[in-house]
Amino acid sequence: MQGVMKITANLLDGYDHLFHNLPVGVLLIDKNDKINYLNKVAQDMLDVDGNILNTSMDVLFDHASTTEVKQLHHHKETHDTIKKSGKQVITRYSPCLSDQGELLGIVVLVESLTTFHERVSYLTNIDLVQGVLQELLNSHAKFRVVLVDYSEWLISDYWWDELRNISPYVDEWVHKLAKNAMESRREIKDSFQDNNIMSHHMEIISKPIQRNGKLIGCVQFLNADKLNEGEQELQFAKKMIRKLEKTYQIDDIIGESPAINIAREQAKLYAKMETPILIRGEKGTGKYMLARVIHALSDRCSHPFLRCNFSELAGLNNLDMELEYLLRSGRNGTIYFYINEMIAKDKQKRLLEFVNNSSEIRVVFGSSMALTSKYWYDPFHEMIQRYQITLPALKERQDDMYLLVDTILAKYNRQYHTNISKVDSEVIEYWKSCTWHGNIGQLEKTLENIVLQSGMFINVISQKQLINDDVKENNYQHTASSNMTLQTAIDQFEKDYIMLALEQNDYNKTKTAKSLGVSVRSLYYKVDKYKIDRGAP
Ligand SMILES: Nc1ncnc2c1ncn2[C@@H]1O[C@H](COP(=O)(O)OP(=O)(O)OP(=O)(O)O)[C@@H](O)[C@H]1O
Repeated sequence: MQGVMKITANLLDGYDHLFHNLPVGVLLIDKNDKINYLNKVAQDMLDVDGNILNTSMDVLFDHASTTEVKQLHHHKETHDTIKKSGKQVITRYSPCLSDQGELLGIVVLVESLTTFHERVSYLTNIDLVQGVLQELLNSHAKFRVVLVDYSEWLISDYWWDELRNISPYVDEWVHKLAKNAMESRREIKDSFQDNNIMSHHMEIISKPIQRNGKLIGCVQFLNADKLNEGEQELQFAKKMIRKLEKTYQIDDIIGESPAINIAREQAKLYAKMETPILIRGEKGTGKYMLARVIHALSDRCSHPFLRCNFSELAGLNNLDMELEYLLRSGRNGTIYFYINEMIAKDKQKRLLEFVNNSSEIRVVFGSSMALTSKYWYDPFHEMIQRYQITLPALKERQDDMYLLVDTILAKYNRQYHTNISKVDSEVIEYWKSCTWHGNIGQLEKTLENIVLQSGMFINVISQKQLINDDVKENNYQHTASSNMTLQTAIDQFEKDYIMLALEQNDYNKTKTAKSLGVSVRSLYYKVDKYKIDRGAP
């Protein structure tokens, strides 16, 4: 008491007017909680006069924090309610200690909540934030904000009602989504379909909130629809179709050679990007399969995967309508455009526009053509060339032959209920020396034929089973088989010769026909006859 009196006397001596003009209320409290001094601002704020001196703090506030500050000797900032007016104030209690650490009294600074708020809103954008939050609350958006400790901070009307209407089990799922979004610090979009009732569908978007790199919480938006019966059936059918659709996974890509390992790594990387990419490689090297893997690895995997051959599009008069249709049916998914022949430049222009403006669909191109720039519309050519994956031809990955043969054989054993244990190494070594124009696709076809023809009767595939196989026919240059008729040999030669000419002329049919000295019509006939470059089935 005496100590405080001393401070008061020293402090106030000559400076009384300064204390009275401070923008905050100042009170000095002695060890017995008696008010020893209060400045003018404090008097006005607390609606008291000088007579209050030497009375207890209890007169001013309910539960003032003086006892705690006295015991612990630490500062405390809190808000108190003025007994007389019921108004809230911001209070800061500071212990006043002697040099020996003995408590002399407490200094209390008081500020009205309104002044405090005014100051905060002047220094920050708090008003704007509050306005936006209020707008959000008034809007139809259904959302909630949870803080890092998972406590709910802001929530729109009917959020939980809406969820529980759909299923009683969703609470856990929604909390888990918030947790995942905060832990990964990434936006998570997930949907929930009540399969039993099939009448509701909902989607939750969970976005982590960070400020200056610090995680504050997470906002979750709810999108819920009550579906009508037609939509229900459609949703159900779409789901079933997607399940039935063959999906490839990254492990389905067989091979350990460096080129295939690189292609696999590129696929993983490009799957996370949205830019168009081009997969190159000879026929049957797995371009379509890789495109499916990229789709399966991407965030679009639960949406459709479409395939479209350019040759079909190029012939269309109404390209716009066709593209519109593709966009509608492939929304949010991936489309695989297979470039199997040149297309007119105006159509390339239109396709470029389509790719650039259709963020809802991801485009993957595939081609076994040379794609020499001079025949293409520059910006289109640039776009498709920017991100590329090149798949090696089978002859460039001979070391994978054993692995591929084993895997393909196992697949056909399963499919045709046969029990062939292996392919003789002599056969595999022979196959390694062959030129496989159709690459893995052709290897599959060869093995399938053998399994279908001899599968029930053999345990090991040996030279004997090769008598009529495709590869022998395709590789007449390696083994001129006496079993091949002259006509077959001539046809084979003609087919290979045309394929070579097409490749050398960038698949331009007019130029190829000219170089071969035949009419374009007759070239089309041959191309059709030998099923050259028809694109994928
Ligand atoms: N790395 C691989 N591992 C296992 N199977 C493969 C691999 N690559 C391709 N295949 C198989 O080979 C066959 C041909 O593959 P795909 O159709 O993807 O080739 P493509 O390059 O798109 O052919 P095209 O150019 O004729 O359209 C498919 O049955 C596919 O499953």
